[in-house]
Amino acid sequence: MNSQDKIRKIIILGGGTAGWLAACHLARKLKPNHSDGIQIELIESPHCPNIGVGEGTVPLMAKTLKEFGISESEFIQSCNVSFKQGILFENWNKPAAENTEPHRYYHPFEYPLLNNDSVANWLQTKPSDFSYAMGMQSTICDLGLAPKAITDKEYEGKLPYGYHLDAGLFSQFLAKHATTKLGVSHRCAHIIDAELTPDEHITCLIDEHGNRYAADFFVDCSGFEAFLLQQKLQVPTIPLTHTLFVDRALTIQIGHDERTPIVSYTKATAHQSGWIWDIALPTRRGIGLVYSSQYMAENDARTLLGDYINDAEKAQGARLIDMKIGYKAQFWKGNCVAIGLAQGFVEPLEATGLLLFDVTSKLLATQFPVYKSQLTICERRYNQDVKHLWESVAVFIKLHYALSNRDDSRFWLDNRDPATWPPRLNELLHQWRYQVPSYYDLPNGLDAFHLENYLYVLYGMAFETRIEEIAHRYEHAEKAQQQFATIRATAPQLAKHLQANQMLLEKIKQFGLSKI
Ligand SMILES: Cc1cc2nc3c(=O)[nH]c(=O)nc-3n(C[C@H](O)[C@H](O)[C@H](O)COP(=O)(O)OP(=O)(O)OC[C@H]3O[C@@H](n4cnc5c(N)ncnc54)[C@H](O)[C@@H]3O)c2cc1C
Repeated sequence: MNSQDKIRKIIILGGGTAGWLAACHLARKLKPNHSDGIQIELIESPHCPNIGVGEGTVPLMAKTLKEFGISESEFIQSCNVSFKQGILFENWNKPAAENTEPHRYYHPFEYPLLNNDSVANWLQTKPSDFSYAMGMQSTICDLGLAPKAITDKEYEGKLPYGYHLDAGLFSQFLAKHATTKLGVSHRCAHIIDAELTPDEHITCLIDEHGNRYAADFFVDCSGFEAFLLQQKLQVPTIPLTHTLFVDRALTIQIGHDERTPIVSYTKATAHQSGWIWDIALPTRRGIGLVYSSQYMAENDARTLLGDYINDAEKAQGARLIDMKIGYKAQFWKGNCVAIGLAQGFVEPLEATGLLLFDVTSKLLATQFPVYKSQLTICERRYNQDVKHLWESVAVFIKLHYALSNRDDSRFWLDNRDPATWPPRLNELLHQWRYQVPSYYDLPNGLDAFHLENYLYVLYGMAFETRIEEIAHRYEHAEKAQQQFATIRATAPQLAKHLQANQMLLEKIKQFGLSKI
């Protein structure tokens, strides 16, 4: 290959969480500090602030931070972090009967053991709610305990965990790591234009003072405005609002009530036209009322938020975010890839934002072309894989709504209408009415959510899989019952080795965890 054809420099446009995550992934693989490495520069505007939300992550984030060579103690101490062990969903179904407790279920991070036909046996006997029968994490969450002990090493836990964090502090923390440890250079400049070749490859960016920044490859992390991919390269967005109706968020931060413990799960409480997230960080609670502007007026949303936080006046000051729901028709065009909100966005119900941007940055870094002549092949492959990821996320998010038996508003009735479901969801649910879900139903390694995640939502939402007529196909009833009994007995034993989430966080702040 001709050495002129070699890719030598990448510019990342945007210094939000997505920009810095992409910078760390690329720098870890492409080694800008090495004499043969690829130079990486991140440019961010001094005028456009980061979106500043995005407080919930999934366990992949722990793996990523470890791969970046970041100390978990330092991360916890710097980013106002608490542990997250899953999501507690409330009111997504009607209560079982009038005047009974609201419907609730956990989607924990622990993957259940799916041997011994355990799902089929659970369906036949239902010894307790699905997540409690299949694992210990729901019990540990109810008890307010952390997923690990102070004696556990960094990134190792008794149970899997992600984090709740302060989004602003997190991007600053990643920026420091990328620039001081991984060799990424950083520049503040407000970009107003880009020069393109006739075949629509970007050659350089131009800032408001006329300065030009040339590179061989560009990563668009400019947020919802998607300055390069959408505005310059004219790639349209494929909207998802016909399936996922929620498109607004009212966000607010409130202080902790001293008597309320810092829980280690995100609470997602459904309301008549959407849901409310409630995330406890060590020093505050982050709350967001997410709703559909087709079904709810902003004033009514503010009133509802006021009722939730018990402070109508404060709710009037909540920040309104217009969420652009959908993904780009192409994620990679020519020599430009979009990552972060510039790539796409769906409501943050399952913390898919950082998850997708983490996965797609890693995918880009791993498959990054050496030569410009490889760009077309990489473009085709990346677009295919990332499209699959987004489609699979839309299916999984819609599942939460499609299964609901709520009928108290048009929002829920329309969500239950199969005409608003992605065809793949229709197919899966039809199959799972009569057959126990299996790994073969979700065979693609690039699905963002796996069989285990589906099972928690399906059976947390009381989905009925009718296997009476094929009960003879399932064996191991005795072993499965033993498995459920062992889990029931082991959860209290595990609890003895764990301390309150808040107490552990305080200890880590003071002493740190032992290194890997
Ligand atoms: C309401 C809401 C709730 C969310 N909750 C979660 C959650 O719980 N979990 C989760 O994983 N994700 C969540 N997300 C997603 C998460 O916020 C984003 O994934 C994450 O913050 C990444 O944003 P970003 O870096 O793409 O964009 P931004 O933070 O908007 O950053 C854009 C960057 O581009 C720069 N820029 C823009 N234009 C220019 C220009 N012309 N010149 C130079 N620089 C420019 C800006 O200065 C900025 O640095 C949520 C998102 C929203 C909207």
